[in-house]
Amino acid sequence: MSVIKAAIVGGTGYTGVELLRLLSGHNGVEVRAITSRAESGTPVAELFPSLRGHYDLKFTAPDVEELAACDVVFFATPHGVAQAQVPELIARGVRVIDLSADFRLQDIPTWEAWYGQQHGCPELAAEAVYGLPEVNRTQIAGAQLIACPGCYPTAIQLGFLPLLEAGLIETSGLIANAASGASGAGRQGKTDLLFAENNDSFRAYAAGGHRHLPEIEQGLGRAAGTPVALTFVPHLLPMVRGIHATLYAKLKDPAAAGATQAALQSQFEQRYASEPFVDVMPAGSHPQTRSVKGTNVCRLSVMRPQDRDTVVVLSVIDNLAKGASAQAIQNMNIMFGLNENQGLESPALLP
Ligand SMILES: NC(=O)C1=CN([C@@H]2O[C@H](COP(=O)(O)OP(=O)(O)OC[C@H]3O[C@@H](n4cnc5c(N)ncnc54)[C@H](OP(=O)(O)O)[C@@H]3O)[C@@H](O)[C@H]2O)C=CC1
Ligand SMILES: CC(=O)N[C@@H](CCC(=O)OP(=O)(O)O)C(=O)O
Repeated sequence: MSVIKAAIVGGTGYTGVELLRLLSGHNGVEVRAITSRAESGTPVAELFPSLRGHYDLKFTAPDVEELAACDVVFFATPHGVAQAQVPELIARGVRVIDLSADFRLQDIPTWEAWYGQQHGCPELAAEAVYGLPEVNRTQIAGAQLIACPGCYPTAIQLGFLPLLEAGLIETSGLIANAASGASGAGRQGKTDLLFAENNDSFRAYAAGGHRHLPEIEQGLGRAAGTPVALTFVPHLLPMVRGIHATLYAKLKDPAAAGATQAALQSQFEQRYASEPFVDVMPAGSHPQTRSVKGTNVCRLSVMRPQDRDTVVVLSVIDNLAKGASAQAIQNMNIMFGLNENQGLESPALLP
């Protein structure tokens, strides 16, 4: 197949520049346009010296003709932006991968309640495919519009899926304690993300309700075949990248043969045996965020402490990679019939 022509809307943000970094190592794609309203005219390599020698492009203001001339457009923009621009691109046959939350929720009143604005194109939200390849690979292959999952939703859904699909746990009383690096909040200045406010400290936020809750419950409900109830508490970690989710669920039948530690381990290993980017670690492991830094990998570990009735799952991803830009590229590879791993094979940076 010929080289895919790609554009990125929102190229100065963290997920936009992560797309550029990853696509610089993908020989099936040429980035033709990268937009920023604030930096229009600035060479990409001037704003991001790490990309010197990789891109000759300049940022441009978003222009529908320039975007429509591409095969695929990534939206790495705040919510509300894609839904205004995507309908025309879709009508012109362009494939769109949206990293924002605009098309993730099927229930539009729920989206409007959590995002505090009217949805611009509910009809496209109904058509969009939720871009979690471990669940929707076949639909992704035939999709024109992908709603890339959020970062917390990716880590949390991948951790709970094997248990819910196998009917091993109660569907109410699920708990997710998750912590993210500060890049999860984007690149725009915010006082509570200043080094002096955030470093050497740890705190929860949005414990009373975070907008990722309905997205996670939507995905888990589909896996369980029935609505689920989750308590989700996000935390802010004084580091740049990474999400660590600690998940808790009650076993339906602690005495069942499928509920032993060995059976749970085997359940996870079988569920993800053919998944290139989900790594089930040996029993007793404690996955670290740095083991996935810059990669599309989710590392998981499952345990049943003291053989009591609670299952604990540990799940780590890089919020900018499997939680956003690398997963977006995984979706693109599937949509265009490429090797799913293309451009995504480098291991994490250590230390
Ligand atoms: N950071 C993360 O870990 C994750 C983020 N996401 C989602 O991905 C999206 C991007 O996030 P992130 O990269 O962190 O965001 P940033 O705030 O870092 O960057 C946003 C980008 O969008 C551009 N932009 C803002 N408003 C508009 C507009 N109205 N029209 C066109 N471009 C616009 C900005 O450039 P300019 O203003 O110059 O045009 C900038 O390049 C968000 O929806 C976020 O929720 C999803 C998963 C993880
Ligand atoms: C640390 C931090 O602030 N994280 C962000 C997660 C952002 C994100 O994932 O964006 P989406 O809403 O597009 O999924 C937050 O909690 O709002």
